[in-house]
Amino acid sequence: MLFGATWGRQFVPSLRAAWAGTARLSTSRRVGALKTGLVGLPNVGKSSLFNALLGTTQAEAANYPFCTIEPNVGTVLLPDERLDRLAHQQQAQRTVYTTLQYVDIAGLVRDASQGAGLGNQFLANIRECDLVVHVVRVFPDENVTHVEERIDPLADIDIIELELQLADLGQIERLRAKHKNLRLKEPVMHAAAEKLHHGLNSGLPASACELTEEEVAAVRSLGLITLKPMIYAINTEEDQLAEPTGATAELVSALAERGQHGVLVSAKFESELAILPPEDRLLFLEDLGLTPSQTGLGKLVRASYQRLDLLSFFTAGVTEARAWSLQRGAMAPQAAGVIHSDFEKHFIKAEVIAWDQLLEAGGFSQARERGWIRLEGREYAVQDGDVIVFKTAA
Ligand SMILES: Nc1ncnc2c1ncn2[C@@H]1O[C@H](COP(=O)(O)OP(=O)(O)OP(=O)(O)O)[C@@H](O)[C@H]1O
Ligand SMILES: [Mg+2]
Repeated sequence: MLFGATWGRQFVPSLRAAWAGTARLSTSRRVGALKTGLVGLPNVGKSSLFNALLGTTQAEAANYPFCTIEPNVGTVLLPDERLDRLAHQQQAQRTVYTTLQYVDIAGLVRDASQGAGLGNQFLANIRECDLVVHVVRVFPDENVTHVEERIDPLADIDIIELELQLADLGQIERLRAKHKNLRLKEPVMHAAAEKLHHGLNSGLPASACELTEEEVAAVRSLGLITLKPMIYAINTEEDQLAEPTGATAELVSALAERGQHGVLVSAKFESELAILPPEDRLLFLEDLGLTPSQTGLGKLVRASYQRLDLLSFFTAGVTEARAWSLQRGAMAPQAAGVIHSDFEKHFIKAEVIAWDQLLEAGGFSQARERGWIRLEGREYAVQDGDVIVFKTAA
């Protein structure tokens, strides 16, 4: 045992791991399996990107629009070098990374809300996502059909955003039609629905409809897509990844001017790369003068994490080294609650050390001797990279 029994029950990774994975989320600060939905026009590379992220060929990716009909769902590990190093130091028997779930759906077209293409009913899969990745085609390959028969990423973005807004407007209209006396029964929801109806009808995304926090919570169950955080995945040629030029660079700056964040990916190339053995992958990248961190996938996963305003904290022992996701700004008891809801209720204290300090010290006991392990209480805001041992009452 690392710590004295007088502290009562404490987190033992091996015993708690199985529970923690299924722990129910009871506060908004808790973070379970986060879902990211891929949206975009048909044939822009959504399924290729999905395959690249998963390192599989699970989703059919081919050069014809509406290749995907049934949604593909897969789980991606968030690689974390800090965790690898902690696991090595602790000689942990296993390493458990945090995960993100990705959902790949059929392409949307202009007038999808009126039933064009495959319609927009499959957006239901995106409503339950926490983050939306909008895949935009910049790659010029003329052998790959573009449904609008031209390459114009900003115009494509406008088509998709309008369709997402119309889908949200449909949700609000259904709500208003279903609950005639919403004003009396659910005044906050009613106020939110009125603002959204007006805003979406004037061409604004739900995120620009100036909802209060309370109103956002009241309409959460509707899963409004334009209320979710969004990232653009700019699907380009592989030689544009390190230093974009031409149309790719223009799109990056146009998005930045709109205050939007774009991540460069090369979906076809990265999906081919992802299924190579790791040694070949590195050689392949070297040939192109790229490092693994310059590929789009790593950047996209990190950007997703940032956009969701998450941080990682770690638990590390002989049986398991594990990364956990937590909403930035959350306090130590809430971090304990991510592992198990009982831990939040019975939280006493947390022993905390930054991951790099623990590595520098050479282990927990050496860190303790140097006085580097801090005792933190309920008011401690957990920092990215903290290694924590929770003390909880039995
Ligand atoms: N960066 C790229 N450069 C060149 N070709 C690409 C690139 N990304 C994807 N492609 C090609 O585009 C075609 C369409 O890709 P994919 O099937 O992934 O699109 P999709 O968005 O999932 O389409 P759908 O909506 O029809 O399911 C495939 O032939 C794929 O190899
Ligand atoms: Mg597809």
